[in-house]
Amino acid sequence: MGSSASKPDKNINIAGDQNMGTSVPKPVKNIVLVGRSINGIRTTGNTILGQKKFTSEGAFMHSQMYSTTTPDGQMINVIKTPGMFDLSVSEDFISKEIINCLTLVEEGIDAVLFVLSIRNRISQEEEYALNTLQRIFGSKIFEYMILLLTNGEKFEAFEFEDYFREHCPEFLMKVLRFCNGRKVLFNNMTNDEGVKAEQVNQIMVHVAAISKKINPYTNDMYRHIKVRFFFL
Ligand SMILES: Nc1nc2c(ncn2[C@@H]2O[C@H](COP(=O)(O)OP(=O)(O)OP(=O)(O)O)[C@@H](O)[C@H]2O)c(=O)[nH]1
Repeated sequence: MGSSASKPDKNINIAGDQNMGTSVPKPVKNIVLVGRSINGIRTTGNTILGQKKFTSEGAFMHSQMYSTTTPDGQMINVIKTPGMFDLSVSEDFISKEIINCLTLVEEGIDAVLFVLSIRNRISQEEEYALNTLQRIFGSKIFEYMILLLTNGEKFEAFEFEDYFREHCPEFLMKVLRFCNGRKVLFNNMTNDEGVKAEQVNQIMVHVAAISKKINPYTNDMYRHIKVRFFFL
């Protein structure tokens, strides 16, 4: 993992439950940002963190992880993968990087944010990113995936829904089907703290729903999928 990857000291955050007068441990949520570079992975990571932690230094080579705690006490580890789904990057490199990611968070990945930009044209590379994710992780990965669209300032919330109903490119519809409808519109340029908090909250609502249905995606799962794939 990149030198900037820092493992948090504790994987359980103790959040006070004010009503009960007791402390309730909240398991940390591990979220991975994937996609092609240029779509805003780094900026999205920083918006979630509320700080400019992810920099471009060394970011091309390795995943980086930083942590934050939401106002309601939920600790989140945010892992930014390098722009590893560009056509020029070998699958071998991606596989190694993914194993690195899974090693960073022993308790497993709770959600994968597939980052696309509403402004950039969908290209062959976006298709490649999706196919590569599926090939490497197996289709199981879609059960953890949330579609996150940057450049969200382009739409009001109601226009966003209209966009999906009426003008959405087929590729986005496909991704959305894979994600079981989970999507978040993200404006990384806003200075409104309320909007920022609400955007992160929307992600966390999806993450909570995923965690209710399935256990985190772990290194063991990955190995099983690889072994099965090898013997097919
Ligand atoms: N207007 C607008 N610009 C955005 C938004 N999100 C990201 N950007 C811009 O898009 C550009 C690419 O974003 P990055 O986060 O640097 O992209 P990346 O995918 O991490 O790619 P690399 O930096 O090459 O690793 C930057 O100039 C960002 O400021 C957004 O929501 N709205």
